[in-house]
Amino acid sequence: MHLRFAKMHGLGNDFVVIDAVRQHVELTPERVRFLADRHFGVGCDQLLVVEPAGQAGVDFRYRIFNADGGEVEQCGNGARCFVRFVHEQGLTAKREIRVETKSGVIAPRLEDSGLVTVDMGVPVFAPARVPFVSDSDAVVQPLDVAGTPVAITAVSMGNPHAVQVVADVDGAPVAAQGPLIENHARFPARVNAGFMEVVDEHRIRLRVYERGAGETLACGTGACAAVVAGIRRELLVSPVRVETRGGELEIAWAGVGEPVLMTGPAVTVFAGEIELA
Ligand SMILES: N[C@H](CCC[C@H](N)C(=O)O)C(=O)O
Repeated sequence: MHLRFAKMHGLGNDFVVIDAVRQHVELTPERVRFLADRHFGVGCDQLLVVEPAGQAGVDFRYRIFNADGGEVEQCGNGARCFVRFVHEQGLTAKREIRVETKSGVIAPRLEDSGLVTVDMGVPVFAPARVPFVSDSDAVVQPLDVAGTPVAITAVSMGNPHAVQVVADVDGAPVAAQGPLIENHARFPARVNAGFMEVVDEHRIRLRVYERGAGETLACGTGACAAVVAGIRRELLVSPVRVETRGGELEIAWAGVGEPVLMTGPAVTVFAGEIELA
């Protein structure tokens, strides 16, 4: 199968983006893993597929696959690249689009500044909907991580996140704890593990060990999850600048029941073609 794609990134969280509107695309987990492989394939954290809208009132459908081949519900950095891609490819002339994902509709908008703002929808804290196995709905809960009790906030941005506060993000046990939290039995769909350092009430530093991809240079939904967790823990006040290893995001949230707005860059690195077995 011949495939045209774009290589893009949002703050170093990188993507292979595929137009499945004008080309026939048949993806399998094996093909996704090959495309994502940084030695044998193209290389990316996630693969993003642009499909025609499946319902009225939206412009496109957006499918997201982690490097491990699994399809997931949401990708924030990818949403910013998505709107840049459909614009650059002439798939739409709109600067704000409504996009159907596995976890609902999001609305990315190309700003005059060249940045992209995305309405990422309303965060969900109910454990059963994260999903997080718990008989409590407390904002902060102890999670036993290989014998170490870690205080986490479980929250869904469409995809599941477990956010903890650390004193120093550079020294945080991301490599050691990340995989253990990602695959923790209390997260039946696995989970993205966030490590947040609070600089002040309007600024954090964040690292995320992503479900199905490992530590990435930035995680858009992870930034949203960290900020809403910090606001609910009364450590943060909206808006919040999130410093990731790949650069900065601006996150705004008006409170429980309200959508999260994320603003940041989206970059096209190159266009390519590949023949898939
Ligand atoms: N690893 C995530 C998907 C990608 C999210 C991240 N790249 C973002 O920008 O939100 C998950 O399994 O839920």
